[in-house]
Amino acid sequence: MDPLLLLLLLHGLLLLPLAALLLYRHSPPFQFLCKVAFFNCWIVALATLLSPVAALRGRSVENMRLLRAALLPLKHLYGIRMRVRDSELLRLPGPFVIVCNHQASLDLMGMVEVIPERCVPIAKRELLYLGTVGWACWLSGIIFIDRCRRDAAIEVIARTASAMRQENLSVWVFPEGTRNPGKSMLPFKRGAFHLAVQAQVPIVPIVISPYWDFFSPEEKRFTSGTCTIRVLPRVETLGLSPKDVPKLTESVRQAMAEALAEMSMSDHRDQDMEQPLLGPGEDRGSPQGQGDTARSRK
Ligand SMILES: CCCCCCCC/C=C\CCCCCCCC(=O)SCCNC(=O)CCNC(=O)[C@H](O)C(C)(C)COP(=O)(O)OP(=O)(O)OC[C@H]1O[C@@H](n2cnc3c(N)ncnc32)[C@H](O)[C@@H]1OP(=O)(O)O
Ligand SMILES: CCCCCCCCCCCCCC(=O)OC[C@@H](O)COP(=O)(O)O
Repeated sequence: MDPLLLLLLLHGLLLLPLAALLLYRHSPPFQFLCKVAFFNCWIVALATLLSPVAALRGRSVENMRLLRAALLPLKHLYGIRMRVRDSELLRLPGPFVIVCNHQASLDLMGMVEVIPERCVPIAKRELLYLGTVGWACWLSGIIFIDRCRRDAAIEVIARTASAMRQENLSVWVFPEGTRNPGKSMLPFKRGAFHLAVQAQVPIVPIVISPYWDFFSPEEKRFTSGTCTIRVLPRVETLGLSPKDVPKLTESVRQAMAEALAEMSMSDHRDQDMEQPLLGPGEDRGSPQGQGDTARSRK
């Protein structure tokens, strides 16, 4: 090959990372893409690294600790400050069902921030087929349901209800049943509430504040920011029967919707925001507000 051409090619190769770096710093959509890709790569990498360790123990809720440890560093990498309100409401003597709003995959960061000991999420069956990620989830005792087959899902819930009492197991459910980036919550599926009534355990609602300040897939924006997680008072189900489930579902949803609306109003941006390790965050000096949350300071 012509040495001159080779030299040019080498220069080109050296310039490529530089160009990517420049693009990352100056193009929010490119930054969004990189950050989302990194999020998924992190999960695949950690699942691949830790699954063999988890496999030594076999399928067990104890592996949820590994899963937590794997996901906890993400908030530092992304410069997302987590504020947890009323976490003491999660300290209950027995098992319970947590219901939480579901905006995006980012919820995993909030989930590992507050998820108590001996608690497993319910997840869609599709996650099982994500290679080592599915394997890691299975090893951690995550409960899978097939959302397209209601009878099978109801059967899994019934088995989970007895396991909850026998094994002192709590369960985390996203009752919207799917990710919802919208400003209000979707109608709730009833599985979580049937589960709590069947097991006769309390329901603890958790609300994660909207991500608009720092994360918007539509606008391809992903900066640093603050996320608030609020634990609401538990709702008892002792003595309730299946016929009470619709009312129970509605009242819990109402309480969560009110908390969400309240949290959407308050300003989540803080002066002492954490600096992301993954490069530039948001322009803190910028006067024009991003997202459409009210900027009233408390
Ligand atoms: C080891 C180291 C590793 C390191 C690496 C880290 C890797 C980590 C990676 C990843 C971590 C994991 C992350 C997990 C997060 C995943 C999140 C998700 O996947 S969210 C999607 C799944 N969640 C749900 O779908 C909610 C639960 N679903 C339900 O509750 C539904 O109710 C369901 C599926 C059971 C049925 O859905 P329907 O669409 O038919 O809707 P309906 O309105 O609820 O029910 C219809 C009728 O059935 C009755 N029904 C529902 N459930 C019942 C039940 N259990 N018993 C009796 N009747 C029931 C209801 O009462 C209703 O009947 P009437 O209208 O009242 O007459
Ligand atoms: C073989 C490699 C594949 C790469 C996979 C990347 C791993 C990412 C795993 C992230 C788990 C996120 C959990 C989550 O948030 O699931 C979404 C469901 O709750 C709702 O699903 P949907 O909105 O109804 O599609």
